[in-house]
Amino acid sequence: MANRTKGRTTFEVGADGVAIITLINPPVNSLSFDVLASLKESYEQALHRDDVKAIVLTGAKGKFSGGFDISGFEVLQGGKKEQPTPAAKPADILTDILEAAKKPSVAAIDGLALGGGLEVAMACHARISTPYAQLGLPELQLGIIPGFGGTQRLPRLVGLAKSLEMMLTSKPVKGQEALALGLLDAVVAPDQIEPLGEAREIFKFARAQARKQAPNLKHPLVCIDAIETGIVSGPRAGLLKEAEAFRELVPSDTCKSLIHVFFAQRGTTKVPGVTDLGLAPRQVKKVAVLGGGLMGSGIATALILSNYPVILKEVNDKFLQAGIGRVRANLQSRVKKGKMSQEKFEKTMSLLRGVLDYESFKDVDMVIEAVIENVSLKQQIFADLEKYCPPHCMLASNTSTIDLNLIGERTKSKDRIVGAHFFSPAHVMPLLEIVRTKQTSPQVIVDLLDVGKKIKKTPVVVGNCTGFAVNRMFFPYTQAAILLVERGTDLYLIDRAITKFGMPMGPFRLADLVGFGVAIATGMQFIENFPERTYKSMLIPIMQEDKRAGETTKKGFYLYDDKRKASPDPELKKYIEKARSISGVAIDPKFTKLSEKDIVEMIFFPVVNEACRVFAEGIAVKAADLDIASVMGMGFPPYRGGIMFWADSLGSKYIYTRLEEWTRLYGEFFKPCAFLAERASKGAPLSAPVEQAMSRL
Ligand SMILES: C[C@H](O)CC(=O)SCCNC(=O)CCNC(=O)[C@H](O)C(C)(C)COP(=O)(O)OP(=O)(O)OC[C@H]1O[C@@H](n2cnc3c(N)ncnc32)[C@H](O)[C@@H]1OP(=O)(O)O
Repeated sequence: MANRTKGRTTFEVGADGVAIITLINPPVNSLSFDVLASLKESYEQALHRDDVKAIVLTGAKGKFSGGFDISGFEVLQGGKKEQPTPAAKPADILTDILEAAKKPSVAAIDGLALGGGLEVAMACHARISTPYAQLGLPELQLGIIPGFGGTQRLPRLVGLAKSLEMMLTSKPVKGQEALALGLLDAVVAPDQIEPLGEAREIFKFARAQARKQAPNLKHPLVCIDAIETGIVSGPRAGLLKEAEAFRELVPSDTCKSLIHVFFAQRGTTKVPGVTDLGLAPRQVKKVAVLGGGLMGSGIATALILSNYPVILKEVNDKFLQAGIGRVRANLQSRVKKGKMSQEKFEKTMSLLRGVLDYESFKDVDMVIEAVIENVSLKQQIFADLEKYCPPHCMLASNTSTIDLNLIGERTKSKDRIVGAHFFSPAHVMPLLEIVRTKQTSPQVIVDLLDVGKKIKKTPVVVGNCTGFAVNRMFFPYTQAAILLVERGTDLYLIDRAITKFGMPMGPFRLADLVGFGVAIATGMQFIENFPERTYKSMLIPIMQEDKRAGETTKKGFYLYDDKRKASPDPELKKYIEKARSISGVAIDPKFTKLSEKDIVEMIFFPVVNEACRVFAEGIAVKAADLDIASVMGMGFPPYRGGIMFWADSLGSKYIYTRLEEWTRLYGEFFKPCAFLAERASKGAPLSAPVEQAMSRL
């Protein structure tokens, strides 16, 4: 809310009669209500003054504008629907003052023109931009549609198909491409848009795509409707339709959730007691990665993609060549998809150097260890690292389960030992769990946060425990699904219900993808550490014994063809029956008739319960970090705001009551934790801050 009364424009007139209006609202010159009001005033002044012949609109400090001030949405969301909201006015300012101006105006764009920023530029009579400026309408990512005329002006500038693509994917274009598209040229007359018959086909296709890609979301379809109205009934009707739809979407749950995710994502890099100490990140010039397996090669790929020179160390030449081969394959897949030129490929690969010893570790600034999960091996490695690396070097481990204190036991460098937990495939998955122990120095965390940002990951800082945040939340997810199956729920129905809820895949399809070997190994860690709340089933081990270990063996919970297409397997029944008899449970008719809502709740409430424990223990600093961890690490639908935000939308009391009931009926696996019980008894949200005293960090 701090930005609400912030920002302004400046107005200067040169001797040449050109008025320069500059948008100022750091850091991205977002369009707060104040900026918009000031823009109106400056424009009116320019139109009024005889000495002004033309207007140039630009943004301060090399950025045109990042769009409407997102923190201002809260005002609109709180406002009553019948009242004219301030958002209706800016759209009118753009149409009635900027676009209708009798004096020529040019938007001079540098850096970025996104959302409302680009919409303001499109209301000017012409646009010029630097080649690398980013121009786009990413509003759909926030659960809304462009609301300042974007649905009307963009199709007229770049054509229907491209404008639909830009809006529906939220992807910006760079200056060069924008020029080729006509976005940076004079406005194309409406009659140059596709003929109506052709347009209808394009709309039909766009609607089908939107329904397929985001079946739970309404606003992409609403966006297409607004564009269509403008094409069919003219720009005025289109603008009215857009304004009406925009007003309706702003207070929606989807918009609230996505705005929460926007700020939560930026909030992960604000860690009390760490990032508020005024520490500047030290420069990391060279990184070493230990282990060229799946994780190590993925991490090395992510690093060289962001221009970090990397030394990849393996134990013998065969493994080293295999590791380098994996990195090469990761990059080659980009070349094949047309996302990387051959020249860039060669240049990127040249940043990687394979080694078999620690000789070249004397000038590395950071090491990431990614060898197999073996405690004594890791202890030896960290003892060696202490010997060979310079004293300032960060020593990170990619372990997903082992206690970092144990890993560093044989060193005197505990203050620079940190966890850098990537998710597979490491060069693709957006999350990075930064794991700190009580000894990890704030400087090391600040450094790793900076590297994380540079390699385009969203870092979440968590405390040291088995499974950290993401794997702890995943643990009850799979277990609950197995519990349901043993009691009679159809396995494929579970995957369907969970996918419909918005997860990229259901728990069984995911187990197949990850592989049963990994599932069993992590499962063992949890049984050891949290026996009281583990649902012990033999289903996965029995299947693995029978050489069904997931997608790599072409058989798991599904059967896979050569194109990786999954199909149900009737044979599964026999494994389920066997597991059921080992667990000593019988089919419960209630479980064969569970509604999709019940399935979702029985699987996700245990996840919420575990998230509450992670939060209460201080493993996560804020509930919003768990929202981001669930969205980026588990694939939880962002339009539901993340696990804790979603839980709060249902209410702590409701979740507690259901978990209590299931505990009575089906056992300790569902038992609500003390934190959840306390919040429920007070009717308090789960995401409210935990008392400092309770935090372990
Ligand atoms: C009516 C209209 O159609 C509706 C709209 O315009 S909706 C808004 C559309 N615009 C957007 O969605 C753009 C959102 N912003 C972004 O994608 C990115 O911030 C960016 C590409 C502009 C810059 O990225 P980057 O340089 O990595 O910086 P980033 O950390 O994301 O942002 C810097 C700061 O600006 C803030 N910020 C960015 N865009 C903002 C916006 N539109 N409103 C308010 N704050 C914004 C961020 O919250 C962050 O604040 P913090 O430093 O306090 O955490």
